[in-house]
Amino acid sequence: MTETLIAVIGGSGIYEIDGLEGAAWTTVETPWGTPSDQILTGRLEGVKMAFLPRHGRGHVHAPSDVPYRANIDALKRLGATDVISVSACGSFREHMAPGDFVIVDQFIDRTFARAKSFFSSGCVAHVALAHPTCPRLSDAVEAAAGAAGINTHRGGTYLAMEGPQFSTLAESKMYREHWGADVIGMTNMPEAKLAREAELCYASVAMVTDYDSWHPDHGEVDVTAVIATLKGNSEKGRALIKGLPARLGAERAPCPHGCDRALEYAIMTAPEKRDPALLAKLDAVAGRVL
Ligand SMILES: CSC[C@H]1O[C@H](OP(=O)(O)O)[C@H](O)[C@@H]1O
Ligand SMILES: Nc1ncnc2[nH]cnc12
Repeated sequence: MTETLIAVIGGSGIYEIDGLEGAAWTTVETPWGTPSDQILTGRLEGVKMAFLPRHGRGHVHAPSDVPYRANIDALKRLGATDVISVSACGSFREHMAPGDFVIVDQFIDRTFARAKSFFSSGCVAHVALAHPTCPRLSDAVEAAAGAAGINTHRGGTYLAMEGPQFSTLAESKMYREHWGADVIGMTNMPEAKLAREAELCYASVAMVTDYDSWHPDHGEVDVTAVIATLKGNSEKGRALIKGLPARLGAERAPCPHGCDRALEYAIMTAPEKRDPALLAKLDAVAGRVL
């Protein structure tokens, strides 16, 4: 058994969480640079927790510039076992309405201006990503959301766009009608890929703030409307987070879906050909197998 540490990455409009016992903002440096902000650590019902605001307090990092690798490395370095991403998103489905939460289970990665892997020449690795989120962690999130009375949809495909501009009408219709995406945002990729490489269980809660631009009865998306909906949702998000420790417990068995062993057979580069400088940077992420 391993001690559980539940890490929450808060998205737009969520820059801190309350109620942690022994709460302290902690500075964590990583070989991949400085994370988005300090990390709030503490305990909820005796279970270790960490909270990282993805855009930093005061929303200083644009989606393309979020230090995704530093964030995931820092959480791993702190001992995180589980990462719950909380994000704002637009909806492509009438029944996924503003105010609803979608527990995402698939992604389409349309981002192109971000570093997407901890691995590269000198230590090449290919992890499986067919199922990019952890069903066990998503079960806990679904149960906590249900207990908090949140209108929740289990499963959905999140299209990650580069941004920072919102989509054109043609893009919005293409993603919805031809690509089968359910929601859209700018941050869950490469975050989910990096969490898998770091052998962390990852679940994503996308809070619907708007209908993007496809819906004939709704105007095009703008940030004021997004923030207004998010403010209404923040209580619900907090209630969901408070329900997680009881459902995940202070100790965890190995992940039945193998998230915590994702690197077991992933590294291709022969031991004698590996780059020592890159291996040093991979100490937290891949130390278990190196
Ligand atoms: C404020 S609207 C656009 C912005 O909000 C979302 O951020 P996050 O995923 O961190 O909640 C979206 O991805 C964009 O970055
Ligand atoms: N419509 C939208 N597109 C991209 N990111 C979003 N975040 C919130 N709403 C969004």
